[in-house]
Order: sequence, then structure tokens, then C-alpha cells
Amino acid sequence: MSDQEFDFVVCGGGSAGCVLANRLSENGKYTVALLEAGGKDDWIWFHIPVGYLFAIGNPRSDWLFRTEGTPGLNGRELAYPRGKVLGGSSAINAMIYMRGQAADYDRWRDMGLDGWGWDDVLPVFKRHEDNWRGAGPLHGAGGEWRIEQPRLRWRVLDSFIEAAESAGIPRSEDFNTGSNEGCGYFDVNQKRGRRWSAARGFLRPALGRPNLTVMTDVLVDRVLTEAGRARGVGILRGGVPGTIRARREVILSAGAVASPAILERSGIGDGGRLQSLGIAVVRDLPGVGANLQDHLQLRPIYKVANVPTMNMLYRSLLRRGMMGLEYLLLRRGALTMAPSQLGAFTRSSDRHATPNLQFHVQPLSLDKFGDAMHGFPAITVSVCNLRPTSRGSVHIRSRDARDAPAIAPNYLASEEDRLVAAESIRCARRIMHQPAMAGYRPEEFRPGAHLESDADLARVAGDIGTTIFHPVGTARMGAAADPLAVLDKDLRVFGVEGLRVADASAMPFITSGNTNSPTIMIAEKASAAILQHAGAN
Ligand SMILES: Cc1cc2nc3c(=O)[nH]c(=O)nc-3n(C[C@H](O)[C@H](O)[C@H](O)COP(=O)(O)OP(=O)(O)OC[C@H]3O[C@@H](n4cnc5c(N)ncnc54)[C@H](O)[C@@H]3O)c2cc1C
Repeated sequence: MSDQEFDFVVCGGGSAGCVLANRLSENGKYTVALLEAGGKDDWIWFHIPVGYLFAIGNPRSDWLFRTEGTPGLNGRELAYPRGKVLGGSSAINAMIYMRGQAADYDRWRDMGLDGWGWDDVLPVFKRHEDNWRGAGPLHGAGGEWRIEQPRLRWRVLDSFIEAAESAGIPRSEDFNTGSNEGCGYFDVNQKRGRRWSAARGFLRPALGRPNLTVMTDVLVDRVLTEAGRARGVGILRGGVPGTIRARREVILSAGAVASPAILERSGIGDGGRLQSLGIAVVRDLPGVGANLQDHLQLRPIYKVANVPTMNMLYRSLLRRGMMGLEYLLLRRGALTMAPSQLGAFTRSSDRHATPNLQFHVQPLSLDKFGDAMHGFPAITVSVCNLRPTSRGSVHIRSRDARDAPAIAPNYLASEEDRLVAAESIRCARRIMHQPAMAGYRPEEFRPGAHLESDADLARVAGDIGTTIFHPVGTARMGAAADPLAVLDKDLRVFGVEGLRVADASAMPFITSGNTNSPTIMIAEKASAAILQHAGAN
């Protein structure tokens, strides 16, 4: 392939990459290439919300990564889904709109990252928002990122809100105010019953611009550097090597699994590790691929009676037909359903100043996503520790871009995380034992009411825990003196000119909630910093 040259080369067309492609091409002054390893989002299940059921675990849409065996999960390996298509993980995710807590961003600011406090990022969230509430002090309207209320309610979930209230968790009308404490239905990234991915929201409006080139089925191998400066990228297109040159900057937005892998293949990472793979060291940055954080969801399942759940509705062919018809005619009903509709945020103990648990309550149950639903009526009261203290890693196994990296999430490695796991199962039980649920005769199917001690609950957490799909932190921002920092506050890779990482990898600490919209905010701030720098040069 002959060399092509652009001002900016954006690697990865996911949540962050779609925002970067839009913003960097907006003023028409610069040429931009967006390189995506997956294909176009031209499959119906990228747009009908329940499509995640078919997209996760499917090579058409998912990288099909697997984790290493994890000691805290009693040796289990997990499927680790990541979107592989324009829109990235936002094309297959659960669509929950969540910013996190004000305290998350204030913590980033307080570690020396000026410009990342809640007061700094709130205007960024608002600017691209098109919230069903309209514009106000906390929300924006008219932007690219559409946010709606779910189009379906369930009696059993309404009762759960009442139960949470009597267990001391107040009702929440809005999880995105800076405090997400409370219980209520999640807002979702949908528009009139269709998924609203980053490709839909940010990329599609920019596609007609003559200065934006989108290339799909292009695997970025590594960043090409000359004298400490990024000059372009080496790619594989249909297995054929090629080069795309960057006049100004290369921006990695391949996500928290792939961005650190591209850095390592480029000679940017822990020097010793790179040398052992025969890779020449361009910059010794031991934080590359370290600091992996993710939310581990524990999935207590309760059998229930006297109330509809998806398990039973889905078994009936007639009901399924009706669901299809309802969607076609009204864009309503079960096909618009995000997997988790109801949320609750609370504290597992007084040790925490703000909620450290998030519940995702689902009117269905299954052994794991991809499996059939159980043949009995049940709900799942999934709960995760929002601020885990365990840290994992993502590292390449070889120099070959086609080899999947080794993902070691290291869940439940710390005593604190095991304690929170035990507390969170008890918290689920406390809510399910409230009078509002009594009419459904809830019966704990998993993990099992006989397990009560901290040690037993922590062990069984390892049996029922799985990812809630939020890996972050593998090329994190930090102060220059911080030995594990990879990026400065403007997302520039330390010691390599013309190279930034702008995606979920950049988070120093995981946000207390779902990570898609925080990643989109990061991409907005990266775009502003890149344009400012370009304007000054
Ligand atoms: C199943 C699932 C459910 C989730 N549910 C929610 C939710 O409800 N709400 C929420 O807020 N968050 C959710 N998340 C998390 C959220 O979607 C991610 O945090 C977010 O999408 C991360 O954005 P990103 O830009 O960092 O990476 P991604 O969106 O994953 O984008 C990375 C892109 O880079 C491409 N790429 C990777 N390697 C290369 C390469 N070498 N060359 C070229 N391209 C490459 C990928 O194909 C992909 O398109 C979920 C995630 C998943 C997977």
C-alpha cells in the first residue's frame, strides 16, 4: 500500500475515536484519518437495542478477548468483550448514560491533573449532550449525544425501588448530578427506541466532510517514531503491511486493551519487558499496560413468583412475536431494553464517603451473557464495587499485532475488595428482604442463603463474579514525577512528541459508574487540547 499522509491519524473508531474524528475535522483546516480494525456498523443488531445479545461473543462485532485465569475468581478465565466495529464498545454496550461522581474527578484534579475537576468536566459533558430533560444547570440540549428515558418499566423493578427506599436508599430522579446516590431507572443512549452509539452520534454527521477519511478493516500495528517524534503508524490491511503518515499528531483511541498493546509494539513501555520480546525501546514507561481497573459484578439471582420477568416472557413464542410487532409499530417494548434498567448506588459501609456500590437490577437471569435465560421466573441483583483497590495489567505476548494481549484483571486481590464483595452481597439481601418484595416470595438461587461469613461470601464472589465491561487505566494520566504515569494532563505520551492516548486507558482511577460517557468526555477534552496546540503551531 502506498503511503498516505494526514494532519491527524486517529487509531480506533470507538467511543473516543468517533468524537475525535468529528472534532478534529470540524473546522475544515486539518485532514484527519480514522483507522478502525472492525467494519462498518451496517448490521441491524448494532441499532436495535437488544442487539447486544447477538453482538457480544460474535466475531463480527467482538474481539473475543479472554482474560488469564484469575486467582480471585478461583482460577476462572472470563470472556472479555470489546466492540470491533465503528462505534467500538458503544455499538455493543448496555447504553447506560452515567457520568460518575463529582468526587471521582476532584480526585483526579487533586493528584495534579489541572482541568479535570468536576467543575471543569461538567461543562464538557453538557456541551455535547441532548438530554430528554432539556437544557438546565446540569444538562445540555441540542448536542450529538442523545439521552432518553427507558421505554419500558417492570412491576418487579418498581417494587425494588420501594424496597431500596425502605432499606435506606432514597429514590433518584437523576444519577448524573455529581452525586449518584439513590435508586431509579437508568437514562440510556437511545433515540426513539434505537441505540445511539458514538458512531451514530458523532461520526455519522461528520462523514460528508472532505477532510475526513474513515478506513475500516485496518489494524494498527505500531506507531512509527523518528528522533523521539511520532511520524505515523504501521498498519495491516487485509494482512498487507502499509504506512499512514501523520504531519501533526498520532492519537491512539483503541481502548484500554488495545492502546497499551500498540504502545508496547511501538517500543513504548516497560523497557525490560520490551527487550525480552526483542522490541527496541523508544521510551521506557513502566506504567504502560499497568494499573488495569475494572468493575467486577457479582450476580445474585433471586427466583420470584407472581410477577412477569423476561425469563418467562421470552420462552413464549407468541410473546416474542408480540414484542417484535410492538417494536416495529411503536419502537417500544422489550426490544428497546438495555440489559440493566434499574440502578442503585449506595455505600457498603461507613468507611466510604460516597456510594461505593452500584446495583444493576435485571428482570431476567442467566448463567452468563451469551447463555439462554433460566427456565424459571427470576431477577438478577447485580452489584459491583465502584472503586476497587486491586490492580491488573494488559501486556502483549509477542510483536505480532494479530496476537491477543494477556489480560490479567486481578479481581479481588486485595483484602479490602474481598470485604466489599461480602458487604455487597449482604446489601443485596437486605433490599430483597424488604416488605415491598415479599409478595414475590424471593428465594436466593445464587449465591445461596446458607453462605454468611465474610470468608464464605468472598470465596463465592469469586465463583459468581464477572466483568461489567469497564476496563480503564492502562495508560494513565499523572504528574511528570509519578513513575507509573504514561500521559500528561493533555493526554500527551511522556517523552514522545506528537503522540497522545485519548480513550478509557487514560483514567487514573476508574469512575464510580459506567465508563462510556466519561470516555467520550475525555475525547472531547483531548480534541480541544489538540486543536489548541495545532492552532498555536
Ligand atoms: C458489553 C459492554 C457493555 C457496556 N455497557 C456500558 C454501559 O451501559 N454504559 C457505559 O457507560 N459503558 C458501558 N460499557 C463500557 C463502555 O462502552 C466503554 O468504556 C467505552 O466504549 C470505551 O471506549 P474506548 O473509546 O476507550 O474504547 P472502544 O469503544 O472499545 O473503542 C476502541 C476501538 O478501537 C478499535 N481497535 C482496537 N484495536 C485496534 C487496532 N489495533 N487498530 C485499529 N483499531 C483498533 C476497536 O475495534 C474499537 O472500535 C460497556 C462495554 C461493553 C463491552
